[in-house]
Amino acid sequence: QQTLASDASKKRCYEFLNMTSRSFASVIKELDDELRDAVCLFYLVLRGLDTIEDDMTLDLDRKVELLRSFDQIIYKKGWTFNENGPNEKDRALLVHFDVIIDEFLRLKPEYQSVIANITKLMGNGMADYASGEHRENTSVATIKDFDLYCHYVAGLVGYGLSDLFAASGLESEEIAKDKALSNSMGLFLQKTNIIRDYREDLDDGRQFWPREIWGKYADKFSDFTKPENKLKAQYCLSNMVLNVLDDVPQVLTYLSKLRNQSVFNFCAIPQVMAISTLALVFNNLDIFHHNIKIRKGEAVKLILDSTDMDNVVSIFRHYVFEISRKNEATDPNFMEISMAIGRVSVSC
Ligand SMILES: CC(C)(C)CN1C(=O)[C@@H](CC(=O)N[C@@H](CC(=O)O)C(=O)O)O[C@H](c2cccc3ccccc23)c2cc(Cl)ccc21
Repeated sequence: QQTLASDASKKRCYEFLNMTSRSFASVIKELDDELRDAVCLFYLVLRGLDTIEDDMTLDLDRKVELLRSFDQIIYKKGWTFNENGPNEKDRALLVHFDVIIDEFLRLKPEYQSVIANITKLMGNGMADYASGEHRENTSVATIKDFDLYCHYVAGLVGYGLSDLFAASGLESEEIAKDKALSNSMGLFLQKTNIIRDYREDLDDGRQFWPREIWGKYADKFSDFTKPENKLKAQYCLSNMVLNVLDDVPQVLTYLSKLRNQSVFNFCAIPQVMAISTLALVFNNLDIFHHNIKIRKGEAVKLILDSTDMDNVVSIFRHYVFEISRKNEATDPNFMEISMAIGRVSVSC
C-alpha cells in the first residue's frame, strides 16, 4: 500500500529526473506503468555514479572506493553524500540520495537486481579506467580502449535496459540475450556525444577520442583548434564519424525487435537524435570551436516522427544520405565512409 511518505519520495525522484535530464525525463515518463519507475530509478542511480566519476575534486582513492561500492550503497537506507565539489552540476542528487534509495528499495526484487548488477559492472569499469594507465591525462589510447570505455559508461546501460524490458514482460527475453545489439545502442549514443563534445571536453581537460585515430592527423589533441590544421581536423573528424557508423546496422536491428510502443519510443528517440547529430557534425569544423546542437524545431519533429520502424528507417536514410552528400573525394576516408554508408543502406 502506498503511504503518504512513499508518494512524497516518489514525487521527489521525478523532480530529480526533471532536474537532471531536460527533455529525456518526459520520454521516461511516457513508459508503461510496469517499467516507468524502474527506468527512472535506473537513470538516477546512473546519474549518481556519473556524478562521482565526473567529480575532479575527489581524491582518487576516495573516488575508486565509492565507484566500486556503489552497488552496495544503493541498498543503504539514509545514505547521502556531500563531499562533492560545490560546482558539481548533479550535487543535489547525491546530497538527497537517501530519497532515491528509498524508492529503489520499493522496486520489485528483479528490477533491483538488474540495476545493482549493472551498477557493479559500471562502477568497477569506471574505477579501473580512473586508476589505470589513463590516469595521467585521462586519455583513450586505442580504438579497443575507446570501445571498452564506451561499453562501461553506455553499453552496460543497454544491457540493463534490455534486462528490465525482458523482466517486465513487455518485451521478449530475446531482446536481453543479444548483448552485441544492446551494446551498440549505447555505443552509438555515447560515441556521437563524444564527437559532439570535443570542445567542451578539451576545455575541461578531458579527451575521449582514441589516440589511434587522432594521432594519424596531429601531434597534440588540441592541434585541431588551430586554423592552419583545418584540413587535418576535417579528416580526423570524418575518421571518427566512420568509426561510429559501424554501430548503425545493429541499432536498427535492435529497434526492429521491439514490440511495446512505449519502449520503442523510449529507445528510438535518442537514436534518431544521435543520427541527426552525427550528420550535423560530419565535416563541420565548428565542433572544434564550440558546442553545436541540432535545432529545437528539428528535435521536436524527430520526436514526433519516431513512433514506428518505417519512420525511423526513413529518418536514418535521410541523415545517412546527408552524410554521403557531404563526403568529399579528397578526404582519405572517403572510400571507407562510402562503404560504411553502403552497409547501412542495405541494413535498413
Ligand atoms: C551515456 C548514455 C548514452 C547511456 C546516457 N543516456 C542518454 O543519452 C539517454 C538520452 C539522454 O539522456 N539525452 C539527453 C541529451 C544528451 O545528453 O545529449 C537529454 O537530456 O535529452 O538515452 C539513453 C538510452 C535511452 C534508450 C535506450 C538506450 C539503450 C542503450 C543505452 C542507452 C539508452 C540513456 C538511458 C539511461 Cl537509463 C541512462 C542514460 C542514457
